Amino acid sequence: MIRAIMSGCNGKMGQVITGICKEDAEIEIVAGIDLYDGIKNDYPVFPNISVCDVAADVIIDFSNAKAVDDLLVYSVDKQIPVVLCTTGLSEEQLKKVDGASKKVAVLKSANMSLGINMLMELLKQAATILAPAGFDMEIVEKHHNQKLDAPSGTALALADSMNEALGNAYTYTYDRSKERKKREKTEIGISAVRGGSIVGEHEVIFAGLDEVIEFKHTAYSRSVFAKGAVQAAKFLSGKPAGFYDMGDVIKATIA
Ligand SMILES: NC(=O)C1=CN([C@@H]2O[C@H](COP(=O)(O)OP(=O)(O)OC[C@H]3O[C@@H](n4cnc5c(N)ncnc54)[C@H](O)[C@@H]3O)[C@@H](O)[C@H]2O)C=CC1
Ligand SMILES: O=C(O)C1=N[C@H](C(=O)O)C[C@H](O)C1
Repeated sequence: MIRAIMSGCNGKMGQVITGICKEDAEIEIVAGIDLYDGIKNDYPVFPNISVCDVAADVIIDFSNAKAVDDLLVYSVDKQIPVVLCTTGLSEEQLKKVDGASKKVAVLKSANMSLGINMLMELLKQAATILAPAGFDMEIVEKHHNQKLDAPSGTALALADSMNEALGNAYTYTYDRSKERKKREKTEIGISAVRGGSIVGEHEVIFAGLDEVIEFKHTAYSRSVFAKGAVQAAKFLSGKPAGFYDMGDVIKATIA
């Protein structure tokens, strides 16, 4: 049985994962971390990971960027692999993630769904063919009105996968309202929409002369992310130090 610490246990994702783990004989949540203590769980909940004294094999994190620094320190100190799903990390934090991955297993992914991770692979191929042919690339993401960060971590990861395939020659444009000028060829536009209870939509548009190709992923429930995170936790438990992503989990699953 894999023992997991659920960071952000009383949030939307934390509670979906709590439900999934209850039905799974291979993994058990042994402790939760959350500032909010208004939910009764079957495991003890600590306000900060630094005061958690429960032994575990893996940490799953869906919390807040503010919680991530302590989480990384704890993960390295206790040598517990961490599945990092919180988005909106700063550049400085991304460096800390990189540093931690030299000492413990860290799996970071802005989107745990199979669909988005497959889409990233398709986009590399599409960008390699379409961008040199003059197609402009734009991403539109839509999320619920409780989301703190914009653009979504997934939108940035989708842009990164296209940009990497194109030798990182592109810059990202988030706001066109400040300048009166035409779009550059070497930019990827990223727009964020927030409203209601939208779980998560990502549209990638390749707009060329007289033709447009659109790729779209819609998450209809949070269980697509939660199932991926549980799968990732099982994969990461016992792994040596290193930086892993959902691509590694998917490869191991289909191998
Ligand atoms: N990688 C992925 O597939 C996905 C990532 N996310 C990301 O996961 C994060 C959480 O998402 P939700 O569950 O929707 O948010 P939420 O707001 O419903 O839950 C976050 C929980 O973390 C707790 N929290 C906030 N600050 C904390 C701190 N400093 N220490 C401990 N606990 C703290 C809150 O009290 C709350 O219960 C967000 O960054 C979101 O973008 C969400 C869905 C999928
Ligand atoms: O906050 C959310 O809800 C989500 N966040 C992730 C992101 O920022 O990409 C993933 C998913 O789209 C839901």
